[in-house]
Amino acid sequence: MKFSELKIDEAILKATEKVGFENMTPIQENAIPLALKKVDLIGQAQTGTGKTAAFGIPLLQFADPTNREIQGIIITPTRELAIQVADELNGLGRYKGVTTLPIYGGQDIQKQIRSLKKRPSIISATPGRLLDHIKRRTIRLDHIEHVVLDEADEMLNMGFIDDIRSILEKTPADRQTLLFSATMPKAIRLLAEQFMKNPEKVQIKAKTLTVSGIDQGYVQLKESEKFDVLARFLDLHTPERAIVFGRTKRRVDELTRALQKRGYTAEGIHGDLTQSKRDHVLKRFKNDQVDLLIATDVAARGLDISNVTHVYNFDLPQDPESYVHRIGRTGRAGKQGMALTFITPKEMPHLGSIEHVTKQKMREIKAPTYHEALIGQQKSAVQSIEDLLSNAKLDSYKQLAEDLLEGKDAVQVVAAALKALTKEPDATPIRLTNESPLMVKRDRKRPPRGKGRNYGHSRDRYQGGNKDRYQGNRDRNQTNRNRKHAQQH
Ligand SMILES: Nc1ncnc2c1ncn2[C@@H]1O[C@H](COP(=O)(O)OP(=O)(O)OP(=O)(O)O)[C@@H](O)[C@H]1O
Ligand SMILES: [Mg+2]
Repeated sequence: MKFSELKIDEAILKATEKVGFENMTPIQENAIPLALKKVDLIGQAQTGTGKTAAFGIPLLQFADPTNREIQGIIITPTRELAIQVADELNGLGRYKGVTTLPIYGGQDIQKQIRSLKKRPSIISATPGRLLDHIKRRTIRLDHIEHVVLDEADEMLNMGFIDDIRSILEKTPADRQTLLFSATMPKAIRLLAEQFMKNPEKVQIKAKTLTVSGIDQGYVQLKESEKFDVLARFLDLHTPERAIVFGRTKRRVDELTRALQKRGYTAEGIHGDLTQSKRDHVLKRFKNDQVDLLIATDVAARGLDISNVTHVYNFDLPQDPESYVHRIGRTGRAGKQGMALTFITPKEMPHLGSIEHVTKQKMREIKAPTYHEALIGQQKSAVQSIEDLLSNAKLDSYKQLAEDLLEGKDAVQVVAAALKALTKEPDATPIRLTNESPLMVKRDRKRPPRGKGRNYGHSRDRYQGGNKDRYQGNRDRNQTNRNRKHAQQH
């Protein structure tokens, strides 16, 4: 079905064309017509399949730019996602004149207050900062008609529930509530229904929870081997753009420094960095100034960065849902991608749990040898020459080439050039602080051989040192916050 078959304003349709959308994705096809009827809705579809536009287009259709009130809010678990969603809605709303303002922690609140005076129709916000504005009365939710919880399971899962409830209490009871995520565990769905009215469920049926375009593998290895193995994979794969997920902020910092020491262009992102640093790092990654983004789960959900070719789980994610979202940063909008997960022997039971939830087997991959890594780099050097041969103006180099070849064997000269271009695997010694293995929860019934979910839904059930996973996603100067969360700051 095409967007043109929807009953939406011409101005929105024109914008979909402008951004290059023609056919709707299945979640859009199923969710948009329903959402346009102003019913409550729970939408679930695989990562990278266009859920943002699935809730964004109805919100834009309902929005009246001449109305001076905020009419729709979208709540997201991270600041980067709030910004991204606002960007996408501003793109789709441009001809209709509907503006969406991102509201998130770590940005100057006065600046946000000034932007709010320009009367946006929609805001996309992180819960903490939104509550701040509500308390300051710089945002009033009395006229809200539509609320979206993007990555709903995540926000309800991780202790945002009280915040979400306080926010929803400030909105009119007859509002429309939309919930979206690629994962929607049943317990969360039941919880969510508490603040929804007979929600319709739009679940895009797929054989697997992860998209088929992602080639999924795992490597069994010791904790102490992880870094060298990662480096070899990076040399072998020469990813155009990759995200490496680590369990903790310390891990991300150490890994980033270690990769830089070995000559990779890597930058880290996590919740302890200032927002301007986070923005800067993400911008450099998107602009191709950095090949490798090293991240905590702050970057696991929702981020849509084109052409991320590889995702490496340097540390096992906390739960199968987190796995689904992390690897979903690649293979988006029908593209191909590769996801590789490192698992230490003690963590092996988690493999079955992940496969059980994703309904997808992962293939075992052996760590590359030095020689294989070297071949990867040599191929990359050959490729860069091939690219130059077909694209570049080489006139100013031709005389040099002739001089160089004078009296020499051409193959010998090209071999030397290739050697100079090849980044031979570097063995600079690196020591990382060990992370303890992700523990298997023992007090729940588990099917034999780990073929079942070992994970609970709440963070405090896990062990393995990920307490800081969500710090910094939320806004710090809040009082009376969720108790569980506050203890971890
Ligand atoms: N109908 C469409 N045609 C072509 N591209 C689309 C269409 N809808 C969305 N896209 C593009 O697909 C990409 C993924 O979309 P989006 O970020 O909304 O995915 P998502 O389902 O929200 O994923 P996640 O679960 O990771 O949040 C974006 O780059 C978006 O612009
Ligand atoms: Mg999304």
